Amino acid sequence: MDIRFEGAGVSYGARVALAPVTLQLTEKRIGIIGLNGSGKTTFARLINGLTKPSVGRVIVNGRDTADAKAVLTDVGFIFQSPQNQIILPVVRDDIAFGLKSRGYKPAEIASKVEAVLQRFSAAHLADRRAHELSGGELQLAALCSVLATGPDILILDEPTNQLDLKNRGLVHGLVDGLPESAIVISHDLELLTGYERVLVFHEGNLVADAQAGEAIRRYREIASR
Ligand SMILES: Nc1ncnc2c1ncn2[C@@H]1O[C@H](COP(=O)(O)OP(=O)(O)OP(=O)(O)O)[C@@H](O)[C@H]1O
Repeated sequence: MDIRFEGAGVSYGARVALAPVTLQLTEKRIGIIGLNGSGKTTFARLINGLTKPSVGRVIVNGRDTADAKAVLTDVGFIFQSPQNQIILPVVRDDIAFGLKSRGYKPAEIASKVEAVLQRFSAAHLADRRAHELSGGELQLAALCSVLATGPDILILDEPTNQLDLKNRGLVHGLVDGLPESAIVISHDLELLTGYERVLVFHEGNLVADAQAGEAIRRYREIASR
């Protein structure tokens, strides 16, 4: 993974959602923390071109996110609410949908769907209706749908939000075990323990870029002000 922010920032009218950031991300696991509204999601959306920079550039694996189509295939994004991410009623069909829209042939789709279900021990969810699933099951289904398409980089926006302790543990284990590079936005600080790089945002500014321990200390300091 090679992500470069070159003075990239985002404004909406007079509101600065993210002040210009210059950095390079190459680590396997990157955490992102900060108070509500501090710019975390804006930063993450710049990486797969869902949000365009108002100034500067973002280059992902050598490609400018201004050409979002190129980047979208490299970067999978799991949104805060997986119920909004799963489009088709049945889990198996939803996993197949992303593959169809990328032009895979039916036989390839079938084998990729089976492979991802096996990979995450999620075969029992394949024929379930998404709206009947628990929060943890939905998170697992969303992960299958996104990873079936083979992105190199995965962005997870608050993956343990709304989960009970058991499902939280399940998702912690899943995220830790991913061979893909992952950028994880989380208020669940335990999830980020041990990350070699954690970015802290505050009021639209990147205010710390450090190992998990140091970054979490800075975040606690900000939160207690
Ligand atoms: N499309 C938009 N139009 C106007 N303002 C926006 C838009 N998207 C984000 N913002 C503003 O930019 C700021 C940063 O938002 P962002 O979603 O990046 O925060 P966040 O740190 O992810 O917050 P949370 O933890 O609450 O999800 C907020 O003040 C938000 O209101």
